[in-house]
Amino acid sequence: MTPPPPPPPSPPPSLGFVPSLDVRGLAYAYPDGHQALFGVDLTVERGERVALLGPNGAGKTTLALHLNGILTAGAGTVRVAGLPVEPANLAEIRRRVGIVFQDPDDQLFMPTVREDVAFGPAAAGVRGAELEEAVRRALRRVGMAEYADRPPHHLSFGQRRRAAVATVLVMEPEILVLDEPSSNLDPASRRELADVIRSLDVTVLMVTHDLPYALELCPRSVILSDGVVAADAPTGDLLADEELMRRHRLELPFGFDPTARPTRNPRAHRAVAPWGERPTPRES
Ligand SMILES: Nc1ncnc2c1ncn2[C@@H]1O[C@H](COP(=O)(O)OP(=O)(O)OP(=O)(O)O)[C@@H](O)[C@H]1O
Repeated sequence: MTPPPPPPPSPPPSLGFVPSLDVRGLAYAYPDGHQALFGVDLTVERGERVALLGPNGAGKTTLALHLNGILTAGAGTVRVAGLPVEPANLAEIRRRVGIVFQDPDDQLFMPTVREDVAFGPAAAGVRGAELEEAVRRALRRVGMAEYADRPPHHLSFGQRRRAAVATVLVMEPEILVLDEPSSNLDPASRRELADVIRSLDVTVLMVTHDLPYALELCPRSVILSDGVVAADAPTGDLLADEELMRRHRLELPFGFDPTARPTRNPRAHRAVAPWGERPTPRES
């Protein structure tokens, strides 16, 4: 009798098709008992740019803080590139997931921009010419090379935001989580940061109330509302769904038409900023 054929080999555990982020049934209550998340499911594939939308208090920041283990899931699982977010994996997870906080001053605390950007890799043991080159590269990526020797507190808010992005990019993360990246930026700085984000070859999860920015940068959006995922669809479809938007307290800027195709001509694009002044008023 011939023996049965051996089973096919299992696929390698991590290569290729593992999503960047995989959140299953995530629930979380703060220590005071306030339940902020009630079973969130979210998968983000490698290289996707996804906007996380929702009204104040929906749980967006709470979800973001689970992605590199700043908060620990009360129930459910969070996986980053296949790795469960748990104490044994935190060093690796934090190398892979870079979070840019809303307030750049939370990330800039050294005497110069250069030292702030060097801080993470130096703590990871990078030294000498390799460290210098990594810092230079990160600052170049955000257009801040000439500010390397300035004290962060002498920079404008927009420059500090870009420096904060550099402190994260220098670690070469696979996943960039941006919390309100466009807040407090003037139109030119907002545009420049969009260009930086678009140029990066990473997975992006962008928490934002800036719906035109979400449409411009993220093909897909997820609405979080009262601690659950209320919608997950192409950004243009979500923003055009007036009933859905109303239900979740999401409002477009006056005169902004999410169905109007943005032009790809960068000079023409600049000419229509700021968004609220586009000459395409919608019937409401
Ligand atoms: N440290 C905390 N202790 C207790 N409750 C908290 C804490 N931080 C946030 N919360 C509560 O958890 C819920 C979700 O807050 P979270 O900051 O995640 O919302 P958000 O969607 O990011 O809101 P926003 O758009 O205003 O930034 C809110 O009801 C908030 O009051």
